Amino acid sequence: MTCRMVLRAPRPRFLRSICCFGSWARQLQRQSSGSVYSSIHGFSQEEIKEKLQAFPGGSIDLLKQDSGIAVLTINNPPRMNAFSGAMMVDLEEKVTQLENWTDGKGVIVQGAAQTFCSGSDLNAVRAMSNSQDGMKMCMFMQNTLTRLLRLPLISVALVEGNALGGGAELTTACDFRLMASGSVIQFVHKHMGLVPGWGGAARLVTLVGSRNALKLLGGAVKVDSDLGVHIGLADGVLKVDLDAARAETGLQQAESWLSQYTKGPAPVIKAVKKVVLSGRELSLSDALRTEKDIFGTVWGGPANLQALASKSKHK
Ligand SMILES: CCCC(=O)SCCNC(=O)CCNC(=O)[C@H](O)C(C)(C)COP(=O)(O)OP(=O)(O)OC[C@H]1O[C@@H](n2cnc3c(N)ncnc32)[C@H](O)[C@@H]1OP(=O)(O)O
Repeated sequence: MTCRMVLRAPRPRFLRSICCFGSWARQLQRQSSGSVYSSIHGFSQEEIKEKLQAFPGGSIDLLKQDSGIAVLTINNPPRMNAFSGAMMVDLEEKVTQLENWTDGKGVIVQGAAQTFCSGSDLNAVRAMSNSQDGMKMCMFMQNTLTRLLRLPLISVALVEGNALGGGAELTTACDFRLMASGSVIQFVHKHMGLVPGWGGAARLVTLVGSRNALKLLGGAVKVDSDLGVHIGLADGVLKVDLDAARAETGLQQAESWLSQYTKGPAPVIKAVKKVVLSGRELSLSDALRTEKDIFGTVWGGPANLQALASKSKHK
């Protein structure tokens, strides 16, 4: 059966190329493979990057650790970690570095100074309020956040303080969300006369279903950790220990939570993420073929041979 017979509706170039040219495993290795928009959509990544660089401030910091878990920090405390234009460009560069991180297994996305992110820097938003620039910024951020979600790494958003607007959207570009008690995820877009534009609405629907998504967006609902867990937006609540000397930081708790899923060799963990990603994004037939290709990358590999030689039991 040809690829075209399987498809019911036109799909993004990324998925078509997987279907028509084979292994997604290979595709995922290629830089920018997960982007949604390219020149065929009249989009120039370089042109918008130049415009975004005109709005400086803050940084995105990447720490790759020997454990195979990286920490990506949204760092702009004077503006509650709002995204300046330069930070949007920085995020894209850090995602590229993570795509190429051979030994990586997981990534934690956090905000600096105990708060997550208050969305777009409103000063940049005001200066770019013409619709053409707004659309280009939105396409740029959709590309970057889609690539973040498609990384061959297991990703966790560590939400402390507020995740507002684009900050709420960023949390949905991770595989999991852990919320500290007292933290809030809020899609405040309606109050700004907006809807999500960084892909947050589409991802929210897949996470919590269309009815809950409609409530969260239509009511600009403040999602605390209890509500987050109840509707399936949050995967865990971080403990706050009042004895500061004994307390684990949110980051330490998030690292230990994530490490239960990242034990083992990087190629195997990457393969786990890839089979789940293909199951999430592809038609069943394409996902099965992709799973077969990914299986081929670990079958007979060092971890597989070692497990066979040690006659491991799974008691
Ligand atoms: C497609 C993307 C759509 C978007 O993301 S639109 C942006 C959505 N985000 C917002 O509207 C956030 C607006 N900010 C707030 O609600 C509050 O500042 C917030 C985050 C609850 C914190 O409140 P407080 O703890 O009372 O602190 P505060 O208001 O005094 O803020 C401290 C300083 O941070 C600044 N700030 C906060 N969020 C910002 C933003 N998004 N862009 C630019 N600056 C921002 C705020 O202006 C203040 O600065 P300053 O001390 O007055 O110079």
